[in-house]
Amino acid sequence: MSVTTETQNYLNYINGKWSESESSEQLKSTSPANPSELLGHVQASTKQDLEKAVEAAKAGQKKWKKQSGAERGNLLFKVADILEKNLDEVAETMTREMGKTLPEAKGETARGVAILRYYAGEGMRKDGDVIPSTDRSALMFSKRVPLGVVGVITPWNFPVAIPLWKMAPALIYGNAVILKPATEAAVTAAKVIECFDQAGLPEGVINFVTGKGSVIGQGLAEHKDVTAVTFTGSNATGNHIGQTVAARGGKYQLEMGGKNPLIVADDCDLDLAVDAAISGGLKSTGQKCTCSSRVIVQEGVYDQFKQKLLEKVSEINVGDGLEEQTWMGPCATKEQYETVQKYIEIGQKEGAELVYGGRLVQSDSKGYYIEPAVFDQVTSSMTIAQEEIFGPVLALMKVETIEEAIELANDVDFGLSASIFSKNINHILSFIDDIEAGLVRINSETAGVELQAPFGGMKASSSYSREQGEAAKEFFTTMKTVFLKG
Ligand SMILES: NC(=O)C1=CN([C@@H]2O[C@H](COP(=O)(O)OP(=O)(O)OC[C@H]3O[C@@H](n4cnc5c(N)ncnc54)[C@H](OP(=O)(O)O)[C@@H]3O)[C@@H](O)[C@H]2O)C=CC1
Ligand SMILES: CCCCCC(=O)O
Repeated sequence: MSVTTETQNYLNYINGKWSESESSEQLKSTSPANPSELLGHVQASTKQDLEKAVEAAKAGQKKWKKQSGAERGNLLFKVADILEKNLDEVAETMTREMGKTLPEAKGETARGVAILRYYAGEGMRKDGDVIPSTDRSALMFSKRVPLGVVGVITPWNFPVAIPLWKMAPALIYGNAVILKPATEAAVTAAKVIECFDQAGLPEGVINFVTGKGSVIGQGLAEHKDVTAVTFTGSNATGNHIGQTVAARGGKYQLEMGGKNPLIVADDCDLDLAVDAAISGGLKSTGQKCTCSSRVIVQEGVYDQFKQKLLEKVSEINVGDGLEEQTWMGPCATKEQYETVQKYIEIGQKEGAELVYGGRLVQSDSKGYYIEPAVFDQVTSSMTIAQEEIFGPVLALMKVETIEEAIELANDVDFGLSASIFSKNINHILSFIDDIEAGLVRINSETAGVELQAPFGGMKASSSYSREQGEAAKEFFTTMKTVFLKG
């Protein structure tokens, strides 16, 4: 594997072979830090290319499901070793392609290695239960079985971790996979697929088809032989995919946006809360579905918290993610860059006070750089308090009581992650019970998903299924109940 910035033509991976699209057309992937830098071209695939991938996956899955979990797991261990060996190169590709700082990209790639090893081990764990029948001469047991072909549609913000936390469980439980990555992170995804190719998975078990979401993503959602589709991305796209898959009786899982609250109680360690607001809200340029975007502070410590926050935010260095001194990279795409600017304008128009940043950071490379923005005097009815911005924008909101804080925290359509900073056990227990979020974090930032624990949201953030950890089994398998008499 060699990461170069020369113009490379990255191919699809179908039935164990790298191949060009029938369209002979490509989509280009460029660097958000330097939009004139071409990372490479990926295939602008057609429905015909996708059809080939589905046929290959169906044939491959028939053999793959007959292998033992241990045999499948041994291959995933090999993929993990190869990815680990190529970690620096994959991480550098990620930083160049979507802007995440190199330390974050290395951390994410290492997380991908750990995900592969976690699910490789799943191949040796039980896949059912013996249940006593009322007929004493019978044996009754449940047995988990694969779904068949699984479509995987992923976004650009975690171009290694998200595809792997979907593909690894799909594969270990005996499914075949077709990955359609976000175009803006497709070169990074190709580097991950290269690791599967080098590990020698059987033909057709893993397939990689790049192309427009409206063509290839849509094609996966529509295809009757794609038993299940797992998606992470925007609500608009996710809900469209869910409706499309449901209409044909398929299985789907959607992980979508968030508007995650961080509650700061007047009894907490303010410095820790400030660090969490900055790390949880602004790392990855605010482009995590688990990022904090609303900071809800009890009035007794509001001014002190704001002052500490502004002092720390003003120290943030915005720049190229490859440079060591950079803390926050560019927005991942031109569209995202423009979206963030739009929301900053809306926030000011609606009466919120921009107390720090939000200005474009000029660079010779014309990168999509923007200062972190902090708004004060934000009320819950404002657009920037309700809609996911997916950028480095923090909205400060003031409350009197913790009860009011929790009510405000729940006053959005989303319900992904939520944090409270407090030492008061009653505040903590009320928060755990009453917050509407799939991830509930105490004295810790809203971001920071651990691979061995269930991950997913409530309300508009999710289709209510859970990913990661043992929870992934629920989506990527179905169940047989066997009744056996001699
Ligand atoms: N919850 C999360 O983790 C994430 C949330 N987001 C949200 O999504 C917004 C836009 O980011 P983006 O990556 O463009 O998210 P999208 O939802 O637009 O894209 C996510 C994936 O879906 C594909 N896709 C797009 N249109 C369709 C379709 N009609 N049918 C099937 N698949 C489709 C995309 O392909 P392609 O890219 O080729 O169009 C991509 O692979 C962000 O501003 C943020 O709000 C984004 C990323 C992650
Ligand atoms: C798609 C969301 C990824 C969340 C990663 C994290 O919070 O660690």
